[in-house]
Amino acid sequence: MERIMDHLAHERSKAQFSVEEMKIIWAGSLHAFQVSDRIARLVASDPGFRKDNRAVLSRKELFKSALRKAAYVWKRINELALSEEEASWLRFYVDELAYAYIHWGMFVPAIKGSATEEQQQKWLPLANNMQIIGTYAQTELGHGSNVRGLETTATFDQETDEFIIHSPTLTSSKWWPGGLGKVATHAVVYARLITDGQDYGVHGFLVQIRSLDDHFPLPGVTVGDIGMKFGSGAFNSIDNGFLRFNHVRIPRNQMLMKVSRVTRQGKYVESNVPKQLLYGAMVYVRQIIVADASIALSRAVCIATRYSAVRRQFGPPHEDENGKGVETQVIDYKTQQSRLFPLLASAYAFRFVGEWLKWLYTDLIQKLEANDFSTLPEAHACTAGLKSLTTSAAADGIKECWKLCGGHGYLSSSGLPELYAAFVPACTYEGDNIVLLLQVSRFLMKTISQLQTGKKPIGTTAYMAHVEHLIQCRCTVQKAEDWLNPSVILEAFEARAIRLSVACAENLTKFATPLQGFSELSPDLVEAAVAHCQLIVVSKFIEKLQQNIEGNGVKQQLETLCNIYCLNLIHKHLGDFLSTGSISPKQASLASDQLRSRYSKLRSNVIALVDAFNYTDHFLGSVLGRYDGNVYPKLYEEAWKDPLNDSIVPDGYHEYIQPLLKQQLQNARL
Ligand SMILES: CC/C=C\C/C=C\C/C=C\C/C=C\CCCCC(=O)SCCNC(=O)CCNC(=O)[C@H](O)C(C)(C)COP(=O)(O)OP(=O)(O)OC[C@H]1O[C@@H](n2cnc3c(N)ncnc32)[C@H](O)[C@@H]1OP(=O)(O)O
Ligand SMILES: Cc1cc2nc3c(=O)[nH]c(=O)nc-3n(C[C@H](O)[C@H](O)[C@H](O)COP(=O)(O)OP(=O)(O)OC[C@H]3O[C@@H](n4cnc5c(N)ncnc54)[C@H](O)[C@@H]3O)c2cc1C
Repeated sequence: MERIMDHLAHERSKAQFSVEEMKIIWAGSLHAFQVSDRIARLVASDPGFRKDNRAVLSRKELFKSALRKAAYVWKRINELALSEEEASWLRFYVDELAYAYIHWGMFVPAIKGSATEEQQQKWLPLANNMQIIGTYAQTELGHGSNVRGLETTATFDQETDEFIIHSPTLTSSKWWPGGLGKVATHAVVYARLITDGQDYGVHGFLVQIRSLDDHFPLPGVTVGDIGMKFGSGAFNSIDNGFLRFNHVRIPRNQMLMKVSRVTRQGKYVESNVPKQLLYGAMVYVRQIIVADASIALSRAVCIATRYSAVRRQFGPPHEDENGKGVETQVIDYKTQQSRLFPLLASAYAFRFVGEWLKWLYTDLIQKLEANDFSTLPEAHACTAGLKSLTTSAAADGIKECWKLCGGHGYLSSSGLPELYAAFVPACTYEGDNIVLLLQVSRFLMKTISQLQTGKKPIGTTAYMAHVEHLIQCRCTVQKAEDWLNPSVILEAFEARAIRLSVACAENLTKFATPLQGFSELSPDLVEAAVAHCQLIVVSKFIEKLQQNIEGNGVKQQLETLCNIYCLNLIHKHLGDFLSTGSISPKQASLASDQLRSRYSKLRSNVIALVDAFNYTDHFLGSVLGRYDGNVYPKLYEEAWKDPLNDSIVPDGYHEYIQPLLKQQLQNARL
């Protein structure tokens, strides 16, 4: 036991940089670090937030435990008079998915984004004080990605000044909204607005669905839970629900009227803001999900890295600090490094691009407030594309981390199966990842077609202004070290991205209609979108390094991580880079040489680099990822806690095992 604890301490002593300074870089600022650190400790030390083994709880126990914790979170927020920032850290570290995620993450933002000032004044205090609990009811049984295809209707009745909300078909039943099944009292419901016999498309409506007295559904409302989901703990603590309306009436002023409104006379009036603002809550959440992807991936990487330093297999006998013969740490296998270190680099890359995206979103909101809608298409493309890129990579990365831990990774007590099960739906919710990439490609094709009209591309597409150069430039790498030059990397990624996009644009012209072309070429368009999004991540990592980064050795570590992130992408997408002529086969081989050398450079720092995430053992929830590396005794201890070990002889022995054994013994004696 002592030996293993000493082992991670030895790993930490090898770090060539200041972990404390890196913690601040990871958190984003000294202030963010201090607040999150304080709240993380507060949660970890409060028995009310203890994490029992969720995998062994029944659905009802799990759900009730999540309700208890959510209520306790609210109590502590009020008792401690936490600020909004502190409260969201508290919810984050409690790490139990519950209705509150949708209430705060979607219901409240939908009201803020789509309701008029007057409506906000009425509804926000109720929501902010949790006098009502809300959900976001957009998806239907028959329609998820295709929001324009939603079937629920909201028909204006001029006589009573009300909307009649109705589910005309089974497929129009709302299906999936979190917190809807058993908890929410209200919902922002997306429905087709019909007035004067005309269908004006999908709009948002605030609908009360349960009584605030006895929690029963209101007349005309049928509501329930959609059933168990993948993974034993994970999302099963949330009541994703179904909801059907039978001519439910709501006052006219419960239509969210910032984008458009219906007058007392039933006239549909558009405002001067683009209708896409109705989708504003999705832009907001997608931006948060990018940050969440870096968190989820970094958790998995932290577990796999610490465990890889503890775990020993094969190898020439080494001597430990006490001169005792030991096997090789699995982290020293080059295959382990080539699977693990790019994930560590991706966690940092996603963190920085998430930080930038938060800035982009804040900037968008400021512009919208000043009636400047010019950056909305780019914000939509960036949030959609980066949500897709980072969640797909993080979900794959978490799965890889569990395999990197061998058999023990498959145990619930490793924390990895639940982390995976809880995160993998991020590839689907808030927009299916492929559908979102197709949105990005549409934006890219539009930008390319506008180049011919002389319109200057801005923001993340600014590189497209150099299309003529990027289409024909040659990569200048001659030796492996040249790959450490950020401008060389950037140009290779820009050339690959633009060449894939331009090829798509040219191919699209060969089809009878753009629609047909988009449909036939969609796999190529998705690849072009991925290349563009990867370029954004690469360029934001490089920009981060150009900032003033303090702390002994911190910048050097980030440079190595950035090199690994970029070179590993080249390695993984070599087909693109070679087929577009962005690099040559010789340069590809030099990139691989450089990548190997970066792994060696990083090796002695990896434990300190995952320590910089500053995750408490409580938050990590993993025996394999414990800070002290005391893995084996704790695995043994956890095994004893399994309900099957409550009794020596299992329940069922007398009914099923004993008779079988007896019968077989008798048969043998005959
Ligand atoms: C709550 C969680 C909080 C925090 C998260 C943190 C941790 C996570 C932990 C737990 C998570 C818990 C719960 C998860 C919650 C999940 C909630 C949901 O899933 S809600 C449902 C989300 N649904 C979708 O995302 C549907 C996806 N589909 C769409 O977005 C759209 O329909 C579409 C595919 C973009 C539309 O395509 P279509 O071609 O039909 O487009 P339209 O005609 O509608 O649009 C025309 C025009 O508008 C542009 N546009 C589309 N969307 C947007 C937008 N959001 N903003 C701005 N502009 C948009 C589009 O590109 C077109 O532009 P044009 O080409 O004409 O210029
Ligand atoms: C855990 C979880 C929580 C959720 N929470 C909520 C919530 O709170 N509120 C809410 O309203 N919704 C919620 N959802 C629903 C979620 O937003 C939808 O599942 C999502 O938008 C995808 O839609 P879909 O399920 O209909 O998939 P589909 O659109 O049916 O996708 C199925 C397949 O078809 C492909 N596909 C679809 N369209 C195209 C296309 N045009 N081109 C190419 N391929 C295409 C997709 O790539 C996918 O492979 C949640 C979902 C999950 C899993």
